[in-house]
Amino acid sequence: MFEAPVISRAEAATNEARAPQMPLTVRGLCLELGGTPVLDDLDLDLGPAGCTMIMGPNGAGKSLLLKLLHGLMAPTGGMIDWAGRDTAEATKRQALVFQKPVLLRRSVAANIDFVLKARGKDRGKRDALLEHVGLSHKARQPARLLSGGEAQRLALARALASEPDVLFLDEPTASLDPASVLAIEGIVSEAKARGVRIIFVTHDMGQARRMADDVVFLHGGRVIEHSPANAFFPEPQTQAARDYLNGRIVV
Ligand SMILES: Nc1ncnc2c1ncn2[C@@H]1O[C@H](COP(=O)(O)OP(=O)(O)OP(=O)(O)O)[C@@H](O)[C@H]1O
Repeated sequence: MFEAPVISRAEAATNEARAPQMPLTVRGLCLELGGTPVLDDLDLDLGPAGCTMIMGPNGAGKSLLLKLLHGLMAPTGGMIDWAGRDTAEATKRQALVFQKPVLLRRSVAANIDFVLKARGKDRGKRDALLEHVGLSHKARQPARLLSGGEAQRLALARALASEPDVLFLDEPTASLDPASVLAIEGIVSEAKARGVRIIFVTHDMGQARRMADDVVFLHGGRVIEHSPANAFFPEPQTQAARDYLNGRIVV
């Protein structure tokens, strides 16, 4: 099984000290699709560092919220502020990994080269990135022949190639086996230790408990609860969050 390389605490601390800070302020965010409100007057404040888990039942609006925060869709109302930058400016410093990896029909190495070139990054970083995600031995293979777990590791390497300040993850391990899940979590944790801000959507309770510093609980297109992870899991403050955590259907 591939395990992400561990970096020393000293290295993590140094990197963290260098990391750009991207706190997020959202006010009155609204999104209507086909005349139906799917995000409704949503307020959110996220600190500059750590891993925020966005949780909530199917259809709560989690994926749409990520797309708005990353600038893939425009809200119908409200304001998104990334440390004084609007979404159009902030998106250049962000990357998003979807549940289904989005890869080019080229070799594994060419997938990384494409991002490094497009983002004006050092092309010499490709080999280190592939090694980091355990894909050096597959560099010349067509990306389409990778397994699900390998493809997702390549998608993460592509995201990290752009040296994002903020990494969005939308259920990146939903269809992976337990070893692949842990491999992805290791890569994400290492990025966090280097100061990358992680905003992560998952339904996997174990993953949320392992990874989250804080939890945003969405329901019906609104933030119902936002708490530190060590408070949210043992003592959710709302009935909706309690029902969700207990596996009861939330209507
Ligand atoms: N393009 C669209 N047009 C109309 N409605 C949409 C569109 N995309 C999403 N929706 C609706 O918006 C709501 C929120 O969708 P979203 O994908 O954000 O949910 P989610 O919380 O990520 O759910 P899941 O956990 O099932 O992935 C859902 O009711 C969905 O049907």
